[in-house]
Amino acid sequence: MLVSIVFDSGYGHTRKLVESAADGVKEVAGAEVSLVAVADGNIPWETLAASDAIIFASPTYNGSVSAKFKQFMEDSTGPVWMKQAWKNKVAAGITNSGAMHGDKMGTLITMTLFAAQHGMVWVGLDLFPGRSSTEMNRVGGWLGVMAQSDDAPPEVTPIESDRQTASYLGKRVAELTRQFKAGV
Ligand SMILES: Cc1cc2nc3c(=O)[nH]c(=O)nc-3n(C[C@H](O)[C@H](O)[C@H](O)COP(=O)(O)O)c2cc1C
Repeated sequence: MLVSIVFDSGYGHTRKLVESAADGVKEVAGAEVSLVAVADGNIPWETLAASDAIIFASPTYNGSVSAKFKQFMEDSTGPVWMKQAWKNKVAAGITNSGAMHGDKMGTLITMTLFAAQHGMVWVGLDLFPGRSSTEMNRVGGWLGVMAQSDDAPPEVTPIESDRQTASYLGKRVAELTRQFKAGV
């Protein structure tokens, strides 16, 4: 089973969440992970077509995905959308922003609509809101991972509980994808 994580991260904070999500995927027996940085330019469309699940991750810029992530979305039209090459693949989303709220919902809704247009099956976050900054899902979202970074470097922020939330989602995606593929 292959889970790809397609991401952008202008300053490295969202990348930390991507690394945590990848660790979560790898906790599931038989699950492999492929990281695709949209800023690298050459999108490996064949790898994505061969993936069983794709997790989308972008910082929240101006209340939505970053411009580079949006470019990836638009670029998928020819090689993917026209053929519905991602139909019935599992999808999920991760975002991170400077403010605690920061209009992150706009980013996750953009990703969810994108996944729906590709015929994908969206997996949200089945975690009650954390009641302190040390608990997972401290931002309290259900549609996907919502994390918050301040101006500190990526080694410091997003904080551990946000990284654990991303790891949790990665594991959940791999587990559910395995069940989905097995028809259970
Ligand atoms: C162009 C731009 C737009 C931003 N817009 C928002 C925003 O709408 N809401 C918010 O809370 N933070 C916003 N931020 C802050 C980033 O979301 C925050 O710094 C985040 O940690 C960046 O993640 P990255 O290092 O993965 O790029 C913005 C930052 C930039 C550069």
